[in-house]
Amino acid sequence: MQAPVPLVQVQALAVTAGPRTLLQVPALQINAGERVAIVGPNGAGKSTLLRVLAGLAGPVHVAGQVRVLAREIGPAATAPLTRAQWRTLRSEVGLVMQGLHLVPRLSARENVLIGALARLQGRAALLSWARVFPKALQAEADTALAVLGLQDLAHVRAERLSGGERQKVSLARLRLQRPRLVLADEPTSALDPSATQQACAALCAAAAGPGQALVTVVHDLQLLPALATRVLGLAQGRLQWDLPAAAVSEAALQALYTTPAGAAAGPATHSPVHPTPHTLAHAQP
Ligand SMILES: Nc1ncnc2c1ncn2[C@@H]1O[C@H](COP(=O)(O)OP(=O)(O)OP(=O)(O)O)[C@@H](O)[C@H]1O
Repeated sequence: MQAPVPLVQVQALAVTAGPRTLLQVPALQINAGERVAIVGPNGAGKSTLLRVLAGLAGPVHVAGQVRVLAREIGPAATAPLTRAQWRTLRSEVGLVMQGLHLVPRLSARENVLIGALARLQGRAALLSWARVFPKALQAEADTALAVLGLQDLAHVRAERLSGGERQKVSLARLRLQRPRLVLADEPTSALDPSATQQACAALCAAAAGPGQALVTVVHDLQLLPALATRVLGLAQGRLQWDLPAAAVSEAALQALYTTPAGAAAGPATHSPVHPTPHTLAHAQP
């Protein structure tokens, strides 16, 4: 068996805002080939964890080690990453965040195409500054948009798209970006049921290659079977459990969503059962 390839390694992570501790993660490793869902009640720290992994923690204090794609991006780094190193890292980490990270004045198609910028070299890289992209890439962008039902909106500026349409554009962009690590924060929150299925398929496809991994904050627990091979239960800023998706029980989910304030993190103690979409739906808060 091949040794696991860690894409995310966290040690002694503590995120604070003034006197308040928002997140404490003693240790966490996510390996290539994993699809990890982060679940938990509102305010649990799910987005905070994802933002830390994306290097976008914001106005909070971060302590501990945060290694993403073998680069230390946390305060434990001996030297801050250079702009070029950040650029490389950004090209290898696909983000589908609530802020969406689209360029408002560019069209849906151009926003998808810029996913491929890091792959362009020589003349193609130069021409991309004038928003001229190789024909093969344009065809790939059109396919990515069509897969998510956006073909008729390809030339509409991102700023004129609805929230759900923008969410789909960031999902389509993953296909051209081919990132090693995808970090998605509630990527289907603005989508209708049929688009949600397409979005889950697009997310899984974007992280299905060897050496890739997907980390998704999930609110709709019915999506767990489609999106995750492993589930992290977070409440009160602490990891309450870390289980294979097939071992997540209804009891574990119910306990998570009723974790009292100030509850300490503990090891998984729930008996493994195979949840179905039906049982997961019942466990929704
Ligand atoms: N910059 C900040 N300053 C102070 N508190 C913050 C800051 N950012 C987040 N928080 C707090 O940290 C806690 C965790 O927030 P986070 O957004 O990570 O939760 P979440 O689990 O993603 O919640 P939700 O499911 O509601 O999106 C919340 O109580 C939030 O108010």
